[in-house]
Amino acid sequence: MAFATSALVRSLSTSASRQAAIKHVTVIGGGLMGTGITQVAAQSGHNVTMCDVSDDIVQKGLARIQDSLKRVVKKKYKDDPTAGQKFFDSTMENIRIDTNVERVAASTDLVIEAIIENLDIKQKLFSSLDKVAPQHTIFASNTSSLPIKDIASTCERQDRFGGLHFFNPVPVMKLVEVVRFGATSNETFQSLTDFGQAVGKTTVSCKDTPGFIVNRLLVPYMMEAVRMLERGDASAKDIDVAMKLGAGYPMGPFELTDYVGIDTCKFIMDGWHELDPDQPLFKPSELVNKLVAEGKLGMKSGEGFYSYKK
Ligand SMILES: C[C@H](O)CC(=O)SCCNC(=O)CCNC(=O)[C@H](O)C(C)(C)COP(=O)(O)OP(=O)(O)OC[C@H]1O[C@@H](n2cnc3c(N)ncnc32)[C@H](O)[C@@H]1OP(=O)(O)O
Ligand SMILES: NC(=O)c1ccc[n+]([C@@H]2O[C@H](COP(=O)([O-])OP(=O)(O)OC[C@H]3O[C@@H](n4cnc5c(N)ncnc54)[C@H](O)[C@@H]3O)[C@@H](O)[C@H]2O)c1
Repeated sequence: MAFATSALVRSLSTSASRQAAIKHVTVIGGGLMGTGITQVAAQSGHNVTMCDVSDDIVQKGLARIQDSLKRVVKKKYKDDPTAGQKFFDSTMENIRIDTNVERVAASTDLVIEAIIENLDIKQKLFSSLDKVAPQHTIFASNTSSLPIKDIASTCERQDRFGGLHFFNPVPVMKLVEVVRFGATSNETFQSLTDFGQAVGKTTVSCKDTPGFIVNRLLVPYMMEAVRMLERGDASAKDIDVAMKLGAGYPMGPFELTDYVGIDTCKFIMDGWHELDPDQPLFKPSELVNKLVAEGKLGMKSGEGFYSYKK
């Protein structure tokens, strides 16, 4: 019994030391996902710096976080507004914004990348950060679909690289997929898992395969709905109503695609089609390509399959 207890104490202490090791988090990308990841990391006591390419974008991202945090406070502290205000203030005090990623990454414990779903841009970003980030710093990508191994390929720190795939909207969705590839060390995998749990999520682990778990099942379903629309089998509205009332989904596939971003869905499908051109499930959609070409990206641009203009 004594041995088991000491082993448990040892594992808890290493987990606590790993968790204590992640004090400062750098989130790169102040968009839909980067803002949500910044919020949940700050809410759980981490110091977070959110970076993007312009001050205007990071300022807008901070405003989005404040709006979202107000929704959390309204729900969580409805009976204690004073505690709610304290929670809001302490969370916002944990957040910094910046546009100089190299400077920020030079003194951080964990980098979480949530930029555009483009392999080349992600690789270039991580390659530059690999040269300035401290040796102990872990790199993680929030990619929906790109192989972590490929994103990490431009970095020396292959053992300190993994995937942390959050779900939209991050403050509400309870899951994080922790993804490891061949070179990810056990220590890194465990640190990423501990971090996912420290920010209040349930973690699952999976191999570095296209779409990990959720997206491999979800995105083909979303795209099959688009193909149903393209064939004229039913309207987008009826398909959405059908899946909400018939399958109990909180959103129909077109609402969800608009919510996730039609551009992100296109990037996912393009990447998978390149990997497996003969797979009909990954066949690009003319309608999706047309909408993205027209700048109709869904909620984030005010119009997609539906219009969101006020
Ligand atoms: C492709 C990628 O790689 C992977 C992905 O992310 S795939 C997408 C995964 N996500 C999903 O499938 C989302 C499915 N949709 C849903 O779960 C729900 O429709 C939803 C949570 C988005 C909205 O919930 P719903 O009940 O329909 O409506 P809504 O009233 O907006 O939200 C309910 C409560 O949730 C909370 N909430 C919703 N969005 C929030 C946000 N962005 N921030 C904080 N709280 C939020 C609020 O407390 C809200 O109550 P409030 O309106 O009084 O503030
Ligand atoms: N949208 C979703 O539902 C969802 C869910 C999970 C994961 N993801 C993944 O998260 C990532 C971001 O998706 P999103 O929906 O937040 O996209 P988004 O378009 O909302 O935000 C992307 C942000 O990245 C910034 N950016 C682009 N290149 C950059 C660079 N070189 N340096 C710094 N910032 C840069 C852009 O300015 C933009 O603000 C993608 O890899 C996507 O696949 C998206």
